[in-house]
Amino acid sequence: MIHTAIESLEAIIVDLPTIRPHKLAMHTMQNQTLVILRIRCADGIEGIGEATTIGGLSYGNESPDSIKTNLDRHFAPLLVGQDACNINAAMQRLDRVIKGNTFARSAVETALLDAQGKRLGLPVSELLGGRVRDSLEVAWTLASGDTVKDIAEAEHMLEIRRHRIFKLKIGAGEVSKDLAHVIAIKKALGDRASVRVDVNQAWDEGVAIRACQILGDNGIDLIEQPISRNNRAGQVRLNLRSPAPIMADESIECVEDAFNLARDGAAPVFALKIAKNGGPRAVLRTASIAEAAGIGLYGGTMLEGSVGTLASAHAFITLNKLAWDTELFGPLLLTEEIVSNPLQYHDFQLHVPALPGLGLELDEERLAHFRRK
Ligand SMILES: O=C(O)C[C@H]1C=CC(=O)O1
Ligand SMILES: [Mn+2]
Repeated sequence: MIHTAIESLEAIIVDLPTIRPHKLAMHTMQNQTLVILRIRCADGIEGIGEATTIGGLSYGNESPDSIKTNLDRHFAPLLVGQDACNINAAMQRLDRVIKGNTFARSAVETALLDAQGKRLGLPVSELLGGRVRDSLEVAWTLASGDTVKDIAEAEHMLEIRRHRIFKLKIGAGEVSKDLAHVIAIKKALGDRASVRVDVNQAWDEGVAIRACQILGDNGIDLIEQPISRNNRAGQVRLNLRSPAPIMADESIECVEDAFNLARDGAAPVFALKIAKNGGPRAVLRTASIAEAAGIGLYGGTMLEGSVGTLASAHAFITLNKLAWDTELFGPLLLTEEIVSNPLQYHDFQLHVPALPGLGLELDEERLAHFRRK
């Protein structure tokens, strides 16, 4: 029985400027490219989703262009005419025909949840079983590439009470310079902040063994993805030696990766990302695996704009415990908005609206202005 059919999918590439260059081990972002998905339904309701990557194909297997092509050519024909109200049936139909493509899948799952929430008058968090909090603590990434600038940026964030957890992007430079950069920032901030690093797979195991020891000895709270996702045995060995906990990020490209990492004992903390699991419901499956294995949770981001950020937040506020908080600051890295009601950040937290669906409206004029022609 079809309640209301999916009528169309529209994938829109949007290019937005960033407040400053954002330097990661594998790429320096000068701007950000979002893929916004609109799913229109026969009852007149529209759901919005987002699939956003970092630096084209430099981070993972999908790019904005591949996501749009795959949504247009492969996802849309499978979904048009299907029941928009039955999200299980729609996602299982995709599972039968499409491998991988978790970013595109996440946009679809998000848009269907947004539409269903608007239809029923319920926030997405309530469709996911119910929120247990209304806000989430949010970390900020210091990635200007300059120690003095990073310290000034952190001081400003503490002062305006927006962030007190800082993640430093390292791995691009010489290891000794990177370590000196991190130690200088931790010294400047002291106990006023939690300082963590993200190496984005840049080190080999030998380097990582030494560097993790130094980071742990200097008060760094968490070390994210120090070595390649492909070196699983190395991750297990490193995990046994590092004095500071290791977080798996790139290692998780799907829910099954999360299971295998948990089974192997490869990391005591998982970064949860809707895009890398296939949506807000899919990421909760990874969270369940972690919870069953005693692994700590962190609410991660692919530096999405407001749509993807809020979709992540609706999933994360349903969790019992986020021991390492979140990094849902994506919209704050952008100088422009494409929604008419920007996200609310204050007192170190992102506040999640209790409005139907995601609780966002697209600003049509701004979307028209920033969409790729
Ligand atoms: O975690 C990543 O690797 C990607 C992203 C998240 C925060 C940030 O600054 O970059
Ligand atoms: Mn990361």
